Amino acid sequence: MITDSSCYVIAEIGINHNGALSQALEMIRAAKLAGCDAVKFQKRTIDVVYSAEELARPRDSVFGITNGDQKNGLEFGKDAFDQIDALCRELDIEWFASPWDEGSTDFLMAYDCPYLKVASAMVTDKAFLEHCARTGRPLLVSTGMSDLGLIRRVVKTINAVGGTIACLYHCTSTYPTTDSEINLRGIQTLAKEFPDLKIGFSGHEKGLMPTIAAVALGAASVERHVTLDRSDWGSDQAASIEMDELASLVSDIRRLETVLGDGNICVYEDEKPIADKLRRNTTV
Ligand SMILES: C=C(OP(=O)(O)O)C(=O)O
Repeated sequence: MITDSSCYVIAEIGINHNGALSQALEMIRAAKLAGCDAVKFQKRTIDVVYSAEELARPRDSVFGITNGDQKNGLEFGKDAFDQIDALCRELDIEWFASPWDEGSTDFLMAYDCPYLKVASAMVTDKAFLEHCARTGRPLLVSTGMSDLGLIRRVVKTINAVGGTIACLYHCTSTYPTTDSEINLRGIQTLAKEFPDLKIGFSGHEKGLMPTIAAVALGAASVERHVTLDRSDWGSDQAASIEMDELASLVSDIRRLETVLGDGNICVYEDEKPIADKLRRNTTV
């Protein structure tokens, strides 16, 4: 769960399993080994989320010859999510997903997950936001492609129907995000604007440093897309980190949490013999 004491690290598997459950299960095991708090997936009802026209568009993939063949091929159903749920329980790692339509929200509510994630793409859909909020499940809400006015309206919409926002994520929805558009100080802006909410960072940049810096700036949770192999096919692979990088990220975040300390200025016991040795006079 997201707490005040330690950054909640989410490995966003998303659709980087490329439709293969065995790959998804391997990614969960790797995320657990890396020390993540949670793994995350996406859930769509394909013919609700995409128009018939979009689905009919030609697109060659391992699943067939249309865009719809690929979208359907990437989607996991109940059997797959049952196995994901069972493995996460066995490994003791939390899991949840971002629904992209109301039916997918209801589908996910059959599982005892700690959160529903609201993707940046979904925050302008009032009926969807209200549907998610009314489930009573705490929401993790991402804010890519949004200005402060929109974010205020999103928070208000969720609050108005009694929803709970467990974390609001600063985010830029480009893949990969260029450094000049990451704008980590947005985390502080959101913290000032919403003092009662925990603020996180959902990153799509290359490398690890910005995400670690986000924690230094107060992110209570971070989310990164992960992959077994960045050169694999798929739209999210290029903006993802591989599992050894994920392990480094978690380890650096845990070190950072120690390094940040509590802010009290004091003389450490380990410094005292050094002071005795180095200070000629103690007259001040
Ligand atoms: C796209 C998603 O998230 P974000 O907007 O944080 O990238 C998601 O959670 O599915």
